[in-house]
Amino acid sequence: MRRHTVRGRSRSAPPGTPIAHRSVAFRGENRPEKKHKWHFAFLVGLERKQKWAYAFFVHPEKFADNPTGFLVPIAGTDQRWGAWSHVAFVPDPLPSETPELSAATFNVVANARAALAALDASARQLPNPALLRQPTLRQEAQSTSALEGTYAPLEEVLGVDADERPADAAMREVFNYVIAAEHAFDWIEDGRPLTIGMLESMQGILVDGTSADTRQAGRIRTSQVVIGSHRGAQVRDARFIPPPPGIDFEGRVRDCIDWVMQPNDAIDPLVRAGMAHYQFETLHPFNDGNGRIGRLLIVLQLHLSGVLSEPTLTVSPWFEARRAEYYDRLLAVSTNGDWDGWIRFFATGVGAAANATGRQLTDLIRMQHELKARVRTAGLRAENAVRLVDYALAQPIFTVRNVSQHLAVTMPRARTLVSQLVDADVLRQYDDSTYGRRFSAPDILAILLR
Ligand SMILES: Nc1ncnc2c1ncn2[C@@H]1O[C@H](COP(=O)(O)OP(=O)(O)OP(=O)(O)O)[C@@H](O)[C@H]1O
Repeated sequence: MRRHTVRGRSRSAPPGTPIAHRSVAFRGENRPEKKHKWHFAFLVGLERKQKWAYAFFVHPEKFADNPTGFLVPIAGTDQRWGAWSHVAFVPDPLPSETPELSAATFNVVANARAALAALDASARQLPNPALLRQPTLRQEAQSTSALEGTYAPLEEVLGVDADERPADAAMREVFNYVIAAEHAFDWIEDGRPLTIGMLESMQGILVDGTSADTRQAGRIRTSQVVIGSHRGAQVRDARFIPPPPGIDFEGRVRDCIDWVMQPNDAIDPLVRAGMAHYQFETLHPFNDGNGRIGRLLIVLQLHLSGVLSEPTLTVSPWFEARRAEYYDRLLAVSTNGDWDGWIRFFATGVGAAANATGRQLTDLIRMQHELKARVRTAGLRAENAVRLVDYALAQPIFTVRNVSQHLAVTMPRARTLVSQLVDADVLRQYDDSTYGRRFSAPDILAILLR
């Protein structure tokens, strides 16, 4: 989304000077002082605070009765607009109990849990569930990046050779997501906990080689960011201003990750994922990529809590289609403490995503059986012919060289296998790319692209 780092020297008031509300005790370890030395230099007088109440787009009075956080003054100097001053929202640590939710919301949560359980049951039936990880991951990469404003057609994303680094900038950014997510899945499957360091390294991978690959890449941010304002706009045009950087902020990010990792049977795992997503986005730990990492965290959390045994859930298409409401619902938790509206929206989205992913999974499995039947009908007995069908499922567009590498057969053997499957109406030539002639399984591609 259009979110920008406030350029120039930024100063923020210390955590002990909330504008209107209570302060929250700081919990969490401190990081080395040198990173933050310029953040704590400025104390703001009452006069200036009163002026803010009338002058800015983020109206402090909107947050007046909010039970989920408090406002702090921030100020700095922008190269273009000069000195600015404003208020930022600091969310309280997440509660250890379920926020007040309506019966309607609990109902939506229950339906979404049922959809997730059905998806998980289908995934568990697969002899090799990891096979479908790549196509679903690439779909998620494409739509989560589209939400961010980086667009690459899904068909091209599905066609990227995992061993090649895409030359196109948008494609590289989309593919960075695939690498970051794979890294995260491996991390969790190795039984390692989510940590700030792990999230920092994911963010570093995500922005690698993109315009956001600055000195702050792969690190919790040390500058102020604002949400909902275009590049070059004044700070007061922002819709929402996350907390200022510094030790208190880093402690809150750490608390958020600890909260995710702490077992808590008192809150439904889906509700927990929604609460953590709000907190992560509101803290906005990084200069860029918060939305993408936050949406990946949803799937990781559902995987960690055992709701999904395979992290194959594409959540972003649903959120992308409802971007304005997505942002409004997040904002409403900060302005009005509207957990109920956010959790209902979130659970509706995850439930719909689970249904859509489940339908796709069922169709892909059905097609996998059908294509294997075509292979047998064509009299192809070689084990590798069947393995090639599985490969086409995981990587729906590929070259003969890819087949040779992935099935560990010679190039001539790979060529023969591909041509046999073309004759059996399983594969078709896709195009002639710079890397050689590409093939696809059109029936699989059609399911993934619909
Ligand atoms: N009012 C708000 N309060 C908290 N979070 C918000 C608000 N509005 C938007 N967001 C979150 O901020 C994200 C954008 O942050 P950022 O630009 O750092 O992430 P990104 O991954 O680069 O982009 P995107 O999320 O658009 O893909 C949104 O996706 C949404 O999750």
